[in-house]
Amino acid sequence: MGSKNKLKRFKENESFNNVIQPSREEIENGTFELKGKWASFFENDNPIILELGCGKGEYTLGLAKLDPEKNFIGVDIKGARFWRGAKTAVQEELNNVAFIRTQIELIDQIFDENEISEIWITFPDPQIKYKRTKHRLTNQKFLEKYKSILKEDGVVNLKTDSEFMHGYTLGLLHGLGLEVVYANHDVYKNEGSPKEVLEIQTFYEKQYLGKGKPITYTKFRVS
Ligand SMILES: C[S@@+](CC[C@H](N)C(=O)[O-])C[C@H]1O[C@@H](n2cnc3c(N)ncnc32)[C@H](O)[C@@H]1O
Repeated sequence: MGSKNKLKRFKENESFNNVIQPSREEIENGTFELKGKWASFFENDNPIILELGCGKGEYTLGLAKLDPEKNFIGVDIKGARFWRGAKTAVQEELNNVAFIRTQIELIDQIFDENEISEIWITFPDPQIKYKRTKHRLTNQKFLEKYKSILKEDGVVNLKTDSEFMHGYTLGLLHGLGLEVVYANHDVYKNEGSPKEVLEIQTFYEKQYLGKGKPITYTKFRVS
């Protein structure tokens, strides 16, 4: 995408009331106003579900349509990508959708303890090289961050084409004694995945399916 197009999207994001772009300063000084107060943003007490690394926001939108009684927030550092989801949510008047531009590493500064009911991680970069382990979204440090914002009975959903990421996550959960609620290493071949797994496909998922790659899904707890 050209830089002119990106700038146009950044500008439009600023005009959307479903897009929140906290400054690094606000986060570092602990002055980000919505932490602990997301219910006031949505004007209801409905459960809040996050999609981490949401890209264009297909899961955020798809889940929000399936479940209007819950609120959904897509998190990504790339505003020009989630612009797509934010614009569609505005056009379709989906009031249970928001997008936040931030690094996933900072989510414990953005959401309070027990504020989140569920997390979706959709087609994350598996960060296979050893040196990249710290960026892998299911490493132990990230799992601890998720635990710090999730409700006691909260779950994490991981959907990925990466057999490496699927196996790594299952191995880590086993080692940490954390519960795997459900796991499927080829969701379109082996029956049993819920409809939100089978019916919503992201931009990256469509590319991987086009190459004939199996899609995996894991649902687990972090406490
Ligand atoms: C491979 S893409 C997948 C996008 C989308 N979920 C999909 O399936 O089409 C990974 C996304 O995660 C975002 N991302 C990766 N690491 C991140 C981080 N630490 N903080 C915020 N966003 C991150 C990237 O900007 C990118 O949009």
